[in-house]
Amino acid sequence: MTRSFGELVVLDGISFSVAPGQVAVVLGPNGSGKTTLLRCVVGADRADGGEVLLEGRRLDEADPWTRSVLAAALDDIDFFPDLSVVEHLELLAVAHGGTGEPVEEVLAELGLAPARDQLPPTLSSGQRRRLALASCFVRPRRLLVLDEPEQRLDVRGRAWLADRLRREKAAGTAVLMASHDPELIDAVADVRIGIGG
Ligand SMILES: Nc1ncnc2c1ncn2[C@@H]1O[C@H](COP(=O)(O)OP(=O)(O)OP(=O)(O)O)[C@@H](O)[C@H]1O
Repeated sequence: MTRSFGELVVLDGISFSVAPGQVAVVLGPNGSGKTTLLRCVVGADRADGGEVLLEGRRLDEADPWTRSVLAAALDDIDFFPDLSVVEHLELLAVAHGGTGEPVEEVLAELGLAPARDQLPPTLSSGQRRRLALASCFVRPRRLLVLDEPEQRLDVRGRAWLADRLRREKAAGTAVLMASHDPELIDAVADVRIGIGG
């Protein structure tokens, strides 16, 4: 995969694969292209060259099949300002035929139950991060893409995250994530993809 912004070559022919039940971690210093890579994988940005295949089939955001196999949390600014926490999760769950995990269970696991009726702009930054992660779990997924999921999680939240990623692996989900957290990486990484630097 390649991606340049004008003269700046950010991704220069990077290629890798992730097997079901594996966690692949993209590693690199600030500005090395981790987010760009993840954005190209999920179709939020368009690579200049290359393709992303899941089980031999090309991922394409416009394809309903892609939406039924791919769940991603890249940032947490992409919420409807006038839908509450629980309404966000219910909307996603319904849109995916209820084939993800039950909304109430995800709310409880992510510690969002007390904030269920709040609108996104009123959430703390950690709660917004948790909502972005929760949005993945109410969806069906065979590939989970996360950009620095440890960001803004407290100590208990980080311990939970490592455990949750182990469960994703056990369920056979392939996980592709960027992280700057050595403890989390040591706990879950099967494949390390180094870029930049
Ligand atoms: N839309 C854009 N237009 C121009 N340059 C961009 C754009 N998006 C990213 N870049 C540049 O591409 C490079 C890689 O950015 P990216 O966000 O992918 O890095 P990163 O590895 O995720 O960094 P961090 O660890 O800080 O999150 C940076 O130099 C950034 O300034």
